[in-house]
Amino acid sequence: MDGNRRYAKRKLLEEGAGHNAGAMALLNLIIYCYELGVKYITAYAFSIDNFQRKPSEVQKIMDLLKECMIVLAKIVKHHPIKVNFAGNLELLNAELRDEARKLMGATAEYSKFVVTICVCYCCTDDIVHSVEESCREKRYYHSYIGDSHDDDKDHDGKDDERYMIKLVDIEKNMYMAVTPDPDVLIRTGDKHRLSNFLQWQTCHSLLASLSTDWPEIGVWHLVKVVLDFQQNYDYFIRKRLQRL
Ligand SMILES: CC(C)=CCC/C(C)=C/CC/C(C)=C/COP(=O)(O)OP(=O)(O)O
Repeated sequence: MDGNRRYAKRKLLEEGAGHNAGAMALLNLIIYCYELGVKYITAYAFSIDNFQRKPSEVQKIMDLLKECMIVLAKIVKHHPIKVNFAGNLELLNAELRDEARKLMGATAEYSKFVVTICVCYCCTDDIVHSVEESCREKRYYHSYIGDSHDDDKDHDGKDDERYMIKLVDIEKNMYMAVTPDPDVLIRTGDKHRLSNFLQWQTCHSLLASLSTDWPEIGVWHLVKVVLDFQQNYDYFIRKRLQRL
């Protein structure tokens, strides 16, 4: 969601007004996606690197996150929307973390439309977290079966499968396991890089870079990207099926 500050500067507004407009744009886009029948939407709201921004700006984005949670909590009372917050939630303050968990708990049973908001997220951090979790699981498994694990070879001298970390382990333990890999990744603000967002999950996704600043994204930008995706539908579906 790039271009909030540039939008504010262009409109001669203070910086925070750009983030306000960005939050409104996100809520509107969620509604467009719901109406259009998109099943999953994932937004990069706050990266771990964003903690390096000035404290007043970080506070502003955290305040907006809280407001978005309040709005979403009202919306989910009338619409079956599952809301996930993906990332290292331990880095959030306790109040926001509790609110995030409450909203996730309250919507956990829904599946028709899934909104995932990435906060305190970086893909490299997710990979490290997932590998650590996978190692923990394997260690737990080996102590659970009472195996001394003195050597992790089986009787034939091959590596014991039970202790090996596989692709499925890593993918299962990622924060992003809450939602499927995206068909399309949209970046606004005329930037053409991923900036540590979903690089594991986007190897077969359509990457769309829009020159529009995030607060000005509208339903027609979304429709155009969906049409581009549909032109290459066979490729994406073939790749998706190969991964199943
Ligand atoms: C759910 C939630 C917290 C929504 C809040 C609003 C929102 C869209 C926040 C994203 C924050 C962010 C780092 C935007 C990038 O634009 P930028 O600030 O890097 O702008 P620039 O590219 O013009 O510098």
